[in-house]
Amino acid sequence: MATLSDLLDYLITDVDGVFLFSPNSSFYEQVAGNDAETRVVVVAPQNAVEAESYVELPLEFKNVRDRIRFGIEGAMDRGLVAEGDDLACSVAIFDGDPDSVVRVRVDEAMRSGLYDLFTHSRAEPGVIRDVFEVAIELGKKGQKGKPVGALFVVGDAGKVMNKSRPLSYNPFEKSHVHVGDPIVNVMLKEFSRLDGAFIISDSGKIVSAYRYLEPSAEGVDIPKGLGARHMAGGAITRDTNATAIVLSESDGLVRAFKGGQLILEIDPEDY
Ligand SMILES: Nc1ncnc2c1ncn2[C@@H]1O[C@H](COP(=O)(O)OP(=O)(O)OP(=O)(O)O)[C@@H](O)[C@H]1O
Ligand SMILES: [Mn+2]
Repeated sequence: MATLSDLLDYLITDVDGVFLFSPNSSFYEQVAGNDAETRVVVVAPQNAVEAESYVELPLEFKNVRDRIRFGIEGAMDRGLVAEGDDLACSVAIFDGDPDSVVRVRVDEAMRSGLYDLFTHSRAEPGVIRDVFEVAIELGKKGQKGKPVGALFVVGDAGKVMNKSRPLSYNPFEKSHVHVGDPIVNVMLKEFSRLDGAFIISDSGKIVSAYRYLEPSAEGVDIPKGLGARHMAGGAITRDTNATAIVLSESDGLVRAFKGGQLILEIDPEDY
């Protein structure tokens, strides 16, 4: 077994930090207690182990690359790790206890904007997460079993309203409803059968449904094969400081755009 041990040794030799993804407390205490030299960072939906260095996961990214990337970008943002650091990340690729160690070198070039998407958007972090949850749920269930598409433009609503026009009466005109409220989620699902975009303010107020976006599509680089909904969603985030969260009717994926770029792509079936 010498070669297997060598391989495992290689993964953890001389690392500058250990990242534990959703550890239980006994595991966390063993690792953090054993070696005071190496920085231990916990990445999880909640800081249940009361770790000193902690990055909050807004979603349990099923894609392990996204999960690790989010944790590292968050740690870079708080100055917990620096360019060139070697990290050992303990993660569960299958559900349950940690089953893998991934060695990663921190590199500015690996910044994908994934952490910024949730934490440094114009809209409040909870609002972005709530809209993701609506889009994921809508993607999983569809409307009466049929796939639906939807476009949510979140943050910088005044500017977004100026770059769009109504397709129909606005059912949210006189209401003061916010995303995350269970009643609102039912309404959003119902109205998603119709055309256009939902516009949501920084604080999560639903400003309008049925908006036709008219951004200038110039200089937007979105993947080939995506149509008008994704193009409009991507482009509005270049023209404004909004974030767009798009559920595709045709491939069922949820995508997020910011600064005119595709930042995240997830399959609702995984959640
Ligand atoms: N500029 C726009 N603003 C708001 N909504 C739009 C805009 N363009 C298209 N849509 C909406 O997107 C719907 C689907 O259009 P299209 O099929 O071209 O987009 P798509 O990107 O391929 O999305 P999907 O993957 O869901 O099919 C349209 O019926 C319309 O409701
Ligand atoms: Mn289409």
